Amino acid sequence: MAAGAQSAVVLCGPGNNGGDGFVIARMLHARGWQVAVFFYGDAARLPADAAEAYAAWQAVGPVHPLSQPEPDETQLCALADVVLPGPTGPIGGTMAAAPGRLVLIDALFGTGLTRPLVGLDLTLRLCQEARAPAAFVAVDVPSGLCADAGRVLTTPAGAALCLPADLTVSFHGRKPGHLLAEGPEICGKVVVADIGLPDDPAPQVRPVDAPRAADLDKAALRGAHKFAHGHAVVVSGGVGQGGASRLAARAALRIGAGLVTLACPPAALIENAARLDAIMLRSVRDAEALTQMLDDPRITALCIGPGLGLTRARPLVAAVLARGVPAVLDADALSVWVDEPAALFAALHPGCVLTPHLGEFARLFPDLADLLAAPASSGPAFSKLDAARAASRRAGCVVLLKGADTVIAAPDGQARIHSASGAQAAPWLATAGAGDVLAGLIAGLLARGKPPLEAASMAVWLHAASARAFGPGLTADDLSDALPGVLRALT
Ligand SMILES: NC(=O)C1=CN([C@@H]2O[C@H](COP(=O)(O)OP(=O)(O)OC[C@H]3O[C@@H](n4cnc5c(N)ncnc54)[C@H](OP(=O)(O)O)[C@@H]3O)[C@@H](O)[C@H]2O)[C@@H](O)CC1
Ligand SMILES: Nc1ncnc2c1ncn2[C@@H]1O[C@H](COP(=O)(O)OP(=O)(O)O)[C@@H](O)[C@H]1O
Repeated sequence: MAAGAQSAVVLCGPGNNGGDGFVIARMLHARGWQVAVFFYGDAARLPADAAEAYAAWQAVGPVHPLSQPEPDETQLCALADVVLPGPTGPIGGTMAAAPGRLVLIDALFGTGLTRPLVGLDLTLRLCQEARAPAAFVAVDVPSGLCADAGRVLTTPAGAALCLPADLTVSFHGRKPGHLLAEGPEICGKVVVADIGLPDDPAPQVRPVDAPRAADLDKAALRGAHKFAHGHAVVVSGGVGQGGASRLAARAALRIGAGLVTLACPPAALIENAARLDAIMLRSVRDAEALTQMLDDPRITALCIGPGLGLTRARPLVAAVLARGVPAVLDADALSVWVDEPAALFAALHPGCVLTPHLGEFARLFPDLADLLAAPASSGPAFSKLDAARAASRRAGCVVLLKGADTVIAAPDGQARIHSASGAQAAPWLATAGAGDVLAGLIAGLLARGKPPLEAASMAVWLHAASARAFGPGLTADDLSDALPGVLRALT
């Protein structure tokens, strides 16, 4: 971007984000760029560092005011002179003479955004109509977007102003708002700049990283018996409902569980036997039979929910939870508790992973879903991260809240965010059964002994990577077949 650009308009705000803008203006000027600086704020009230940067810029060039709460017509004309095609005024004249493409730098508001943008409609509209091919660079976070939630703050009338960026340069690390909700789309490409702050060795919230090959390689237990890699049991539904649980079972086996057994009602045995080879089958008539089956100490993880059906779900879920081994609860195993989520929470244990999509989440945590659905009117806004963390505390186990942005939260506050956006986008996952495969992957990793937060995080990454590896035309059946290639490519 910098290679072809030699003129910049820097919009500076009233806080430290604006301070960064003044510094950027000075640095670009020192490199010979033509720079015009516009300031929305009151210089007398700038924080100390920003005031210093403001003064340093003043020694270099003018500051064109954009008064609060609303810039006036003269100020907007000055901005229009610079950013719109065919500039004529005094500022525009200088900028027009500058070669190269215009870069518009948004240093209005960053992490300190406390309320929706008002009075800046015309300013932002002028910028958006800026002379092509202007490039938009946001400092830390595009103005109007909440850095914690990835949501644009809205006024009570529903107005939501924001300046989307082509490039967002953040400091030290990615903020949740770069990864969640509308954040990825509004931020464009996100680059993290090191500003010399010490790394937190164990941050509570971080993006999901690619798993390490060594953590998944079966060679770590070279020569070991299949039982050393764990035995996962997937509890299935009745006749004609087994597809979802078969998807989960195949995924559990592919991710390396040593054995996988599908437990289904007697009537569904033939259907499942016709479709499964490497996966074992067990006829389980009811909860009592399931309890007996689960008595086997070699069973190391359970998965219940995909294709389960609601009619027999409660006693079967209760039997699974009573066994006390790590368990994934998905789909019907969650929805069946809509009238009585507290009964589920009382039975859950720390080895569980709940994998709701937003609809299932709303059945178990209606108050949190309402908060998430309410307009984001002040910063920091309630986020998917807040929702998953609160849910996890309430449930006493890991909660994985699905979507293109997925949050995995543990009761101790640890959380991981996976954003399937940009180069990590996996839109083909929006296909029936993809969630069942995810549940199976988690169960397989739990069976192999991974702790719940780690199993869920690894599974989410591998799930999206498998979707990308297969690409267009993906159906849920393809995910497990794409997984070996993904595993081979891990480093
Ligand atoms: N370690 C660090 O912290 C580092 C921080 N760094 C940088 O600092 C940035 C954070 O700075 P910050 O805290 O000063 O907040 P910032 O986003 O500039 O705005 C606050 C001002 O805006 C105002 N205001 C808010 N909303 C408004 C609205 N809708 N309309 C109008 N006004 C509104 C708000 O007013 P108030 O709510 O107080 O009335 C206050 O005056 C961060 O994003 C990064 O760029 C880096 O340099 C690296 C190290
Ligand atoms: N647009 C998308 N981009 C990335 N991942 C997605 C997208 N849409 C859905 N997913 C993922 O696909 C899975 C869908 O799961 P779910 O909603 O339970 O579907 P199903 O019940 O059909 O299996 C989840 O893991 C979700 O995070």
